[in-house]
Amino acid sequence: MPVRVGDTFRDALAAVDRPLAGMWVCSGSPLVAEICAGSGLDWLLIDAEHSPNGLESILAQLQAVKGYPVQVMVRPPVNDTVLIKQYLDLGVQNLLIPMVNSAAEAEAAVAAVRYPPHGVRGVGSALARASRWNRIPDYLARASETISLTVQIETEAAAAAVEEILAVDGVDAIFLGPSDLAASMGLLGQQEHPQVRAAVEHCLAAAQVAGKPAGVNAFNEATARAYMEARASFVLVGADVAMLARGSEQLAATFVPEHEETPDGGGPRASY
Ligand SMILES: O=C(O)C(=O)C[C@H](O)[C@@H](O)CO
Repeated sequence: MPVRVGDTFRDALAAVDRPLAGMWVCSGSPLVAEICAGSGLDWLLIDAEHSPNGLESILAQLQAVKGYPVQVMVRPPVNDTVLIKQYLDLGVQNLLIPMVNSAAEAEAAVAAVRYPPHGVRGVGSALARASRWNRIPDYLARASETISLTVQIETEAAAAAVEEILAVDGVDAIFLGPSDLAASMGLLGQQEHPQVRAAVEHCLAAAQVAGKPAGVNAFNEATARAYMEARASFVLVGADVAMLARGSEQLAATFVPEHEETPDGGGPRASY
């Protein structure tokens, strides 16, 4: 069963004893986000790091998916205190912070999601959707209960520091990014390389020892299942834009006689 709406991603992970399967929403379209929200997948990741999303389009997508039985996480483009404040005030409850390479960077992300004295989040609840404009009783005191924080491990440096990052209080989970991890290892585009897989599995094992959930990106079904067997608690198994790209190419291949498999003359496309 898909997880219930209303809880944080942290609560959903604790409530379900199987890996959560999710997909990227990168189109920037509320309509597409709503279609994906009703798919039966457990969770969506709305991306603003590599996708055309700003505050307004993220807000529209949050509104479009509200009411569907799906967890929604959002990835800002950078680990930035001001941007994180804006995302939280929009009503983003589950954050994925990219490129967290050290315990100090993880601590900065934790501080950004907490009000003083535990952090540095600016106070704007009267103006913010997060508190439903102060219609949520005790929002300021209870905000932390409504927010989950996942940090992304996607460089060799981060993988080397994974135990310290996992030990940071307030980091609820880690998420492995094989694309950037491969790049940082000198293996650009080789997410399936044995060294990359081994680094991912090392981090999954570290998370298990730390007692915190770990997730990973894997569009290849066999890889996704292997990571699930290696105790990944949440996996992103596809993306709206990739599905549309490959699906429309398939239509062209089926119905357009002169269709070329690689119109740009390049080699086979990377799957993710
Ligand atoms: O490094 C990674 O892997 C990610 O962070 C995911 C990427 O943003 C992208 O390659 C998704 O396919």
